[in-house]
Formats: sequence, structure tokens, C-alpha cells
Amino acid sequence: MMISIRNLSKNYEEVQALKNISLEVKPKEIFGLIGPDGAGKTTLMRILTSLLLFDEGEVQVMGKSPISDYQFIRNHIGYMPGKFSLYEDLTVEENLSFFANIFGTTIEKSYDLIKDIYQQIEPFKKRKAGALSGGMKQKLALCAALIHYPKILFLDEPTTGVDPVSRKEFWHIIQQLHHHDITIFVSTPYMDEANLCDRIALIDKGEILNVDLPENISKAFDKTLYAIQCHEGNYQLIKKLREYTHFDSVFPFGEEVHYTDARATDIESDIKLYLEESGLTSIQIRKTASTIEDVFISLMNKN
Ligand SMILES: Nc1ncnc2c1ncn2[C@@H]1O[C@H](COP(=O)(O)OP(=O)(O)OP(=O)(O)O)[C@@H](O)[C@H]1O
Repeated sequence: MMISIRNLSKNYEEVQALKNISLEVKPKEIFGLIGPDGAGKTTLMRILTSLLLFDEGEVQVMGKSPISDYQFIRNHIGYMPGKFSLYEDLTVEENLSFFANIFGTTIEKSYDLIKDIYQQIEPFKKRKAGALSGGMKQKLALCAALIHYPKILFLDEPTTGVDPVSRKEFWHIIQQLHHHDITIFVSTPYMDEANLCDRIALIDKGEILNVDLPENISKAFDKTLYAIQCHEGNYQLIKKLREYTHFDSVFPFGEEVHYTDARATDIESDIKLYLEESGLTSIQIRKTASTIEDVFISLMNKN
């Protein structure tokens, strides 16, 4: 195993940031840690990268302890924190040379690994990092994290606040890195990115709710799910559905709302009738397949 975590807990005084977490990451996996703000993703990332101590449990990264073998771990991992952490007043080239130097390597030696990403920022290599666009900064930070050919790459929310096109590009890069024998541990609050990982862990309030292949997680929804729309919009629709006697769960899902009912039988026409009687018009209702987001919201509600 590249990462092995057993019964890990971490508190910040009265805040329990991680509660008895266990999971394993296999070599060459793209492993996604999916959860909302404050779930504990950064805390776990910082423990695994040897930057933060924990209270209880066992943690091994490449078979080593992040406490006693932190030097080994730091030499063999790449870490891209959520916040841009390179030197804004150094140029692109100077930043990369600086990190290459620390690890006793050169940009040339890692060129094969970073070239696809580096070529996109190379035209700006004389520009100060602080003057780069968000997407370019992110690519520079990724090059810096890869400069020493790490065995594991840790990416903490690499696509938060990034525009949809750059997000797609970034995931393409991550998937390409796979071919270089690198294990990737990536955190994200975006459910749609879960499907781009080999395996995922859903995390909420410091607890792991599920670990599995993305396709298995989306299948794990145990209720009939309805996608509903109406002319008056989602706000009114959700309000009315919450007031319905048979209401089980409801949340907005793009243009529609996703709804589950406490009854097991086919009840589309009942729901439609209730909504019409409540004054809503042009109601469209259909059964729909569950996504990871549906499963996550249902698990979060139970948690
Ligand atoms: N240094 C700290 N002192 C006290 N509480 C902290 C500290 N760092 C994090 N926390 C709390 O621990 C919990 C987990 O935070 P963490 O940053 O690990 O979550 P996250 O999933 O990375 O979310 P975000 O995307 O908001 O950073 C949160 O409740 C947070 O407020």
C-alpha cells in the first residue's frame, strides 16, 4: 500500500477534525477525497505529508511513519497545497530552479515528467509568479510539486475556484501523470470530479462515510429518486415538497430538484397532483438514476 491509515483521529482543541479514520491507497491509484468545506480534507492531507501531528491511530506513507520518517516522506512526495505557496516575486523559471535545487535536481532532469505542463507556462518563464493568471499559477505549482519525480503527489483542492475549462484541463493533466508511475491523492469539494478518480472516499465532519469505486458509490443509493421541475422554479418547488406528508429528502440538482419519498410504490402521479393542488404549474416528474452527489447528501443527512 502507498498509504495506510488506521483509526486516525486529530483534534484542534475542542474541534474534532478527524474521527477514527481508516483507509488505504494502492500504488498508481488516483484516489479522491471528496467532501465539503471543513470536512477535514486539509487536515488529513497535512498529516500524510508530515506537516501536522495527529493524536491517535497509525499512519504509514510508502511504509514509513510521517512522524519518525518525515525526511524520507518529504523527499519522495510532491505536495500542492490549496493556497498558492510559491514565491510571487520570483519568476516562473526562478521558482522552478529553486525547488529543483532543494531536491538536488534540475528542470532538465524532470523535463520528461513536467514537459506537457511546463510547455504551457514556458512562454511566461521570465514573468514573476505573482503576475500569472490563476490557471497559470496552478500549473506552475504543479510543476514545482513534480520537480523531484515524487512517488506520491498530494493535491489539496487543486481546482477550487478554477474556471470549468481549466478544471477540465487540470484533470486531463492529472490523468496523464498516471502513466508516470505516480500515485495521486487529491481532495475536492466538487462531486462531478469524483468520477475522474479510480477510487474515492467521501468525508464529512471528520468522518469517512464510504470508500469505493465511484461507480459503486453512485449505485449505492437505496431509494427511488425523482427529478422534478416546475414553472415557478426550484425555490417554490423545494418549499412545497418539504411540506408534503410523504417527504423524505429534496435538494436542488442543476435545473431540477431531486426528491425521494417515504413511500416505496410508484407515486409520480400522487406527487404531481399534490404539487398542482399547491398551486404549482407545468410540473415535470420522472425517475432518474442516482449520482455520487445523491449518495453523499443522503449519507450526510444520516451522519
Ligand atoms: N488550526 C486550526 N485550529 C482550529 N481548528 C481548525 C484548524 N484547522 C482546521 N480547523 C477545523 O478543523 C475542521 C477541518 O478543517 P480542514 O481545513 O481540515 O477541512 P477541509 O475539508 O480542508 O475544509 P476547507 O476546504 O474549508 O479547508 C474544520 O472544522 C476547521 O474549522
